[in-house]
Amino acid sequence: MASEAPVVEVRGLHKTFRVGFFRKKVEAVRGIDFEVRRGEIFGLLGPNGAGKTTSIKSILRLIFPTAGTIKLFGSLSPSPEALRRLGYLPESPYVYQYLRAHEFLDLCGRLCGLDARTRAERADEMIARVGLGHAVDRPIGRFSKGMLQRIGLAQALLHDPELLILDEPMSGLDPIGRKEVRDLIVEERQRGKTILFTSHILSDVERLCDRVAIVHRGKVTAYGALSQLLKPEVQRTEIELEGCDETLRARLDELGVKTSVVEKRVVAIVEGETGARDVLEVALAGGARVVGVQEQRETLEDLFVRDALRSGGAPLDR
Ligand SMILES: Nc1ncnc2c1ncn2[C@@H]1O[C@H](COP(=O)(O)OP(=O)(O)OP(=O)(O)O)[C@@H](O)[C@H]1O
Repeated sequence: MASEAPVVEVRGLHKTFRVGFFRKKVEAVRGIDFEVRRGEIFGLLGPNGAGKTTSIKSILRLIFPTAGTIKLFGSLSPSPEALRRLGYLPESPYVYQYLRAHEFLDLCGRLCGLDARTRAERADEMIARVGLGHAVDRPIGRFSKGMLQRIGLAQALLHDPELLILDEPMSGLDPIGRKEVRDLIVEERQRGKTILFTSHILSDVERLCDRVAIVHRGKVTAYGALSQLLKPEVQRTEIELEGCDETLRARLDELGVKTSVVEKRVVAIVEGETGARDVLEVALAGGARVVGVQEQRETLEDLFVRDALRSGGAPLDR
């Protein structure tokens, strides 16, 4: 259960980069606030270029913010020991190409201060956990993108950290790989760990996160539990009909209901929360058979687009 003491606390974060000969300003982050509570899965979401990685790197002290404060484990300047309590998967994991999985994890374990026995045990365990058992004889340089992501995850988990910071952990993975990573994140949470991750694969996030911050153009545009952010009411209902002839379609058309034909079945789409009952009555009276009724509520993707448009601009315009 999440407690009140935040594991990560970001307040008023700004980061401006200077690029090129004329030192042009790039305002990557323009005043971000959020906190990650102990024991939760927190999603930092946003389109490409929104400022997610810049925020993560600031939390990790890999870059210095232009303004703002960041507390990690309650401290503004965490000690190296405190920093060892976190595991980090970078967006593009940096690996030594010529090392094999065990050698690479052994090196990472040494850097974390693990003893030889623990390193060997944990490396075996993590390699099995991320599904790389078949590739232990291969240099990492020959790994596919998905395999690189898996070895990156193994190194993040190696020292059993209490906070996992994962930058696009599903990137480069096929649907099975993405599910495995989702399961792994849930398992870690069940073990009492805290997870902060970034993603723009929203279907993955929807199933995972306790709370989210949606970032757009360097600012948080939505923040909180998904149950609070997403509109609870039904947005539209899809009614699938068999035996719906042209007369009935014309009748539905008169009611302002859009229909389309999918594999000899007619799908009627009713917008809004009311109206589905009327359509069902008309369809049944017209001799059609109702094959399925699906209510659609607002998804994270809808929220994402709604937010992006509200904050001025198409979601992927940077
Ligand atoms: N070192 C840097 N120098 C100059 N500009 C940078 C630097 N790092 C990031 N930026 C710029 O800051 C903005 C935010 O980048 P950032 O990588 O944080 O976005 P992101 O949300 O992680 O995007 P993505 O999902 O594509 O990884 C972008 O416009 C990017 O070009």
